[in-house]
Amino acid sequence: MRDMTFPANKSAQQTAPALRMRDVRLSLGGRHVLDSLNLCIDTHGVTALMGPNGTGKTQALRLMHGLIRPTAGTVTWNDTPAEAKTSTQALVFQKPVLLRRSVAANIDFVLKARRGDRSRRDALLDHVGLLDKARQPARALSGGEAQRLALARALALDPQVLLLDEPTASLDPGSVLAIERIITQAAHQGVKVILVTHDVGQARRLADDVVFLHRGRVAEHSPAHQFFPRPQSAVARDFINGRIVV
Ligand SMILES: Nc1ncnc2c1ncn2[C@@H]1O[C@H](COP(=O)(O)OP(=O)(O)OP(=O)(O)O)[C@@H](O)[C@H]1O
Repeated sequence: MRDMTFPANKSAQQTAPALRMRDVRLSLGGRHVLDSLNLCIDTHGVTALMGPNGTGKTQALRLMHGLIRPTAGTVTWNDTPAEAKTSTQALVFQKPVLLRRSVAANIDFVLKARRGDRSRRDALLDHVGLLDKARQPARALSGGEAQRLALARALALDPQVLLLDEPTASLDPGSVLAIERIITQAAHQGVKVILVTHDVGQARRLADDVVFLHRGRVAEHSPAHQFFPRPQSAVARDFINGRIVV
């Protein structure tokens, strides 16, 4: 796996936009999944979005990416509604859907759609350690390899913002570290990363700040260096200490 700079990544070289969620409510199936959610996320670094199962992290990511609209309230990136910003962002799902084509063709598809430089494909695959599998069917990749391909595909979009939903769930420690390295490098290149993770160790390793969601609201938003040693909310404290939070 080779380090890589993103010379074609012009948008990420600009300052990434800041996220504002104001008085957001999201109702699904007659239930308020998110309610009175207010959040400001800075333009730099890695933000970890944490919280117990079912607390609304995935739905919050979908709102941030403009895939869905809030029932009430606003979600904006530098005052532009999230649904108008999707071309400068990439979202990688927990179980990425890959095209029924080769590994290389999955990247080509994105580069072509973006009128990008196809020669970047090999550099991207090398960056995620998949160059030797370029001709293999993408759907035959292991879980960790599929996640790395999904990340390469997302980076091929030259995103200013990378939204990641549990990118290392159920991967072995080596695969986790490989993916964390890709995430760290993207952040160092100026890509804003918002990462949903249940892995406290991972959040400690990667995050600059932590948003802790509980029952559809922000229970706490703190710099990582404060959050882990001195969480302000009882729910975050219990979560970090491995106690069950519902
Ligand atoms: N289409 C839907 N209709 C009704 N409820 C839904 C729908 N989609 C999600 N929900 C509910 O919204 C809540 C939040 O779901 P979400 O997937 O955002 O949680 P999460 O914090 O990401 O959970 P996990 O950590 O388990 O992945 C859950 O209670 C879920 O059951």
